Amino acid sequence: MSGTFSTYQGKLLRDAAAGHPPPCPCDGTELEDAAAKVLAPGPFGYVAGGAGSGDTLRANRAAFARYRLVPRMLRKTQPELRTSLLGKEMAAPVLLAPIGVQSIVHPEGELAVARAAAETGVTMIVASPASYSLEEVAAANGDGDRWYQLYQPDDPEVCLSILDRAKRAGFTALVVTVDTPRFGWRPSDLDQGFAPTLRGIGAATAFSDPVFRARLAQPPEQDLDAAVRLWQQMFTGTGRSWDELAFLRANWAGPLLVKGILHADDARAARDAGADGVVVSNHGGRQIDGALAALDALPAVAKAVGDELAVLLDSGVRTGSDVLKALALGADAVAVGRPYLYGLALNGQSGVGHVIRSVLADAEVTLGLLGAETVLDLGERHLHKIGG
Ligand SMILES: Cc1cc2nc3c(=O)[nH]c(=O)nc-3n(C[C@H](O)[C@H](O)[C@H](O)COP(=O)(O)O)c2cc1C
Ligand SMILES: O=C(O)C(=O)c1ccccc1
Repeated sequence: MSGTFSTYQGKLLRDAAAGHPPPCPCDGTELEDAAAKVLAPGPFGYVAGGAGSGDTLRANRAAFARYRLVPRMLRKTQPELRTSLLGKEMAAPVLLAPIGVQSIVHPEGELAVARAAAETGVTMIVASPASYSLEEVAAANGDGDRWYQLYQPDDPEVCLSILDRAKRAGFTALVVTVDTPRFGWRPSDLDQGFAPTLRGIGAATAFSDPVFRARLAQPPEQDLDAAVRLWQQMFTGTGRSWDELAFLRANWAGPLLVKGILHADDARAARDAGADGVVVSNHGGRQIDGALAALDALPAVAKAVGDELAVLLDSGVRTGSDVLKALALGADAVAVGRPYLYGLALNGQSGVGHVIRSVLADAEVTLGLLGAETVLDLGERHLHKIGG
């Protein structure tokens, strides 16, 4: 059994035996503790923290633990992660979830992540509030496949300008996030007074936008506070409705996905608004304390729209087995968030590359051990639900 990604297992073993341990842990669930040792409390709390008491953060992991994988033996497998998503071939059904303000954990931030994504062949979803402009991240990503995540600005001209820039910079899909019209109640940030956005971190794309700049009395370089205020006003706000998606649908020709769906009816609303896919997600437990686990929301969404839309899942994916469990429950692909950011914090581009390769190798090895050939073979028959 030596598929595309599982060769990394052999390399790690040979390297470690020769005295070269991996750049960061191979167990995706250990990365957080390792990152806690290198990050200052403010940035660490910002990344690792959840909303409120952390209930949903824990629920995301607990949901994966409630499903056990059921393997079948002696099936002559050649496991293959390759799949197609939204009409395009993909090396694996695993993407990098959009994470903003990455320079708070490493000076190269999104640039290092973009290089690691290109080098490993996974699709990166670049966040609206990236620390570098979308063009800078695109240049670092080169020939890689990249999607753009949008917090939809309420100024249509600014929105059009950003969509145009994203298209010209080679972003192939648009992911509009609907679960963060404002930040959730995040005790770690509140206790520590940690708010990178107030310092303009994450505003690189807006601040380099000619239409946005034209709205300011003074450029951001001269009056940062006023620029940050306008940026926040424009890109967030709870007064949004499903109607606003029509504008994006009319002005973005490529695939459009809606991120932050936890209810089958919202998945249907996304479909009716012309979306091509949804991301089932509770934003990694950062928005609503007590919201249901993303994995527990997945089956109903997959049942409602799975035949018509691409269904992705994020929130709590840490290991290869987690990837396979989500696929068995009806996801077409998953996105991984914090783990790659911890890799970035621990070891820059090579840390990110290690985290990606580890998840993919683990998923490929485990797929074969389950007795499945491809990710399309996975289904409920591979799952045993504890207590259900
Ligand atoms: C530090 C941090 C910043 C994030 N920023 C964004 C963002 O700008 N846009 C967005 O759609 N999601 C953002 N997310 C949410 C992720 O895309 C994703 O939903 C979540 O991290 C997945 O859960 P996981 O971290 O458990 O894998 C952020 C998450 C973290 C941890
Ligand atoms: O922190 C987040 O989860 C997030 O989505 C975000 C939103 C705006 C700016 C930076 C991060």
